Amino acid sequence: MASVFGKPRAGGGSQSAPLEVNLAILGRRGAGKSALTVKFLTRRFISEYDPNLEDTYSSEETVDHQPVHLRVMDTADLDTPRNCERYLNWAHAFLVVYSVDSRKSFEGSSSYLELLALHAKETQRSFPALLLGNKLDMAQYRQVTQAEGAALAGRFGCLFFEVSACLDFEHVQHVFHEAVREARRELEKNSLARPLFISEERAVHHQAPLTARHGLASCTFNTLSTASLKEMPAVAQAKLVTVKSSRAQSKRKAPTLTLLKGFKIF
Ligand SMILES: Nc1nc2c(ncn2[C@@H]2O[C@H](COP(=O)(O)OP(=O)(O)OP(=O)(O)O)[C@@H](O)[C@H]2O)c(=O)[nH]1
Repeated sequence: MASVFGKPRAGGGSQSAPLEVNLAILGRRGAGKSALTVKFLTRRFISEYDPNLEDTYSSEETVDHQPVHLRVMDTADLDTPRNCERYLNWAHAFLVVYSVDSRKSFEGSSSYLELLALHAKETQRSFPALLLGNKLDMAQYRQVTQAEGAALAGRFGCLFFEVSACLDFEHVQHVFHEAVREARRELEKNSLARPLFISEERAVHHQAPLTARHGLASCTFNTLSTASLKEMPAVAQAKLVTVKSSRAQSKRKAPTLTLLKGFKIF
């Protein structure tokens, strides 16, 4: 995986291997997923992103004095959850983002939380999710109150924050680190919750256990995926490569390093 953004690895010591955490950012188009991801990784707010691109970034973080190898998948669903298995089977924790100035995006975040709850029920595991009301700087155009956000989060038992990708970095960083803490707690609680890795690129067909039965008709699993997910057999044998979503595969012609419009990534 290309180490795209973020901080370099901390000093070349003989420390123990960092904790590995996969974090998926979910939400309707325009909620600010890319802006928050870029803010976290670069401390910068960049206003224009290609909405069709999706990729996974890695960053070396230190959370509560512990080194963490964090991977962030900035997803690019259309208006509803699609081909969800690419992140459901990959992430240890989820950030579900809506925009405080958009009721539609708030309703979209509710669908994502329902999807996660259903996934947890089906796999009999719990997946930490944080609900984020983004664009707090646009509070004068609010369509969603803070109380509504808190109530939705409460309904699904997740943490809730209001943030802005164009205000202070520390607040955004705090939220991402909270997601790492949640994931770490869950991983520690369940030592069987081993990370997934991509073994090879190969077409696989999935049945659709999460579809209409639960009213999630738009979340179709009966699609062509480019990645075959397997449980990690042992750390030493695992080969990790960049996750490529089916949507990214079909839409993306540009190489990974030109992911963000007008933004050079080294
Ligand atoms: N004012 C303000 N604008 C924001 C903020 N976050 C994102 N935006 C703007 O909202 C628009 C959508 O942001 P994106 O980060 O592309 O949203 P996204 O959720 O990644 O959307 P897709 O890529 O379409 O899935 C862009 O014009 C951003 O500049 C924010 O916190 N405040």
